Amino acid sequence: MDSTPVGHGTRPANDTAPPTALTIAGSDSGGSAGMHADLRAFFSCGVHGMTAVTAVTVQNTVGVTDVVEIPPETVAAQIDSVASDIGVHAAKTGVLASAECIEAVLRACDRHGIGGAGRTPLVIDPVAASRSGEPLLHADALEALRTEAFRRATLVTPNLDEVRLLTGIDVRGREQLWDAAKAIYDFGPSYVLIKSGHLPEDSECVDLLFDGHEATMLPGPRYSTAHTHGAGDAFASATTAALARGAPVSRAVRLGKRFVTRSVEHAYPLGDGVGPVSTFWRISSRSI
Ligand SMILES: Nc1ncnc2c1ncn2[C@@H]1O[C@H](COP(=O)(O)OP(=O)(O)OP(=O)(O)O)[C@@H](O)[C@H]1O
Ligand SMILES: Cc1ncc(COP(=O)(O)O)c(N)n1
Repeated sequence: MDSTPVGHGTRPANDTAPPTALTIAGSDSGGSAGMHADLRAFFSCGVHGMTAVTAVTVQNTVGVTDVVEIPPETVAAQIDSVASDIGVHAAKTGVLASAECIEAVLRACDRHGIGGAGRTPLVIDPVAASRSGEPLLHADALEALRTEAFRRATLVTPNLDEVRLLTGIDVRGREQLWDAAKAIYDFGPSYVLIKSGHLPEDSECVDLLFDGHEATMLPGPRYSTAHTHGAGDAFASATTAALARGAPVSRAVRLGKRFVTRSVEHAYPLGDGVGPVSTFWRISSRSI
């Protein structure tokens, strides 16, 4: 492990302690997306997962019927609590709900050296809505993401709907991914990863990574499945786990892409709606 945790985690680590990753995200009562998916992905990638819950969603495979926001000071207190005691090797955000929540999260991250050049890696997955279309972010929070949050991010991972909301660019084909990446990069993150799951006419799922100079295509098969709930979370959290283990960003993103591709391959039906990707494909065939 080459990255150094902050807070008390800078103590020499016990040899048996795994790297740690923090997800700052919403819960999903259906267990498919949000911090539930993140924790499973962290676990599958051999990383100790920690949480700062931003919102409790009442959610199943059909949709989201309620969102209860956690007070911003409680979100910040969760970050302070784990960062000061355990230490954080890498962090990721999911649902950030409101501009107030974003401000509180960024202040807490600043206190613990999370995000920004040369500090603990911070992955921002700018979740704006659920897969079934219910909003998970207030409109004024988009501006806080663009102007305050992204410039502290090691990596920002929007899907194509989030690209449209954040930049106005309506990506209709692979050739526009670069324009989208450049527009997001202009908000200040170190790297941008544009996810292409929402290009259903494309026979493959080719995502694009941009570091400000070079654009790298990340090819992958497109599986014919309706069950992709939590795919975006799986990608960002597996990438965060790889960063926590000390991988450089481009390698971490490749590992994240491999992880999510296998997770979609092993997706399963559940309930009456959209089932989850399998964030435990690595271990599900083993018995206790
Ligand atoms: N049918 C599929 N087959 C293989 N990979 C897929 C498929 N759908 C999405 N992916 C991959 O999953 C990752 C998440 O992509 P997507 O664009 O769906 O993000 P998202 O909208 O944030 O996810 P979600 O499906 O959770 O809403 C990307 O790497 C994408 O290429
Ligand atoms: C708590 C929470 N976080 C994130 C998502 C997005 O995931 P998806 O796009 O698969 O619905 C979600 N539905 N719920």
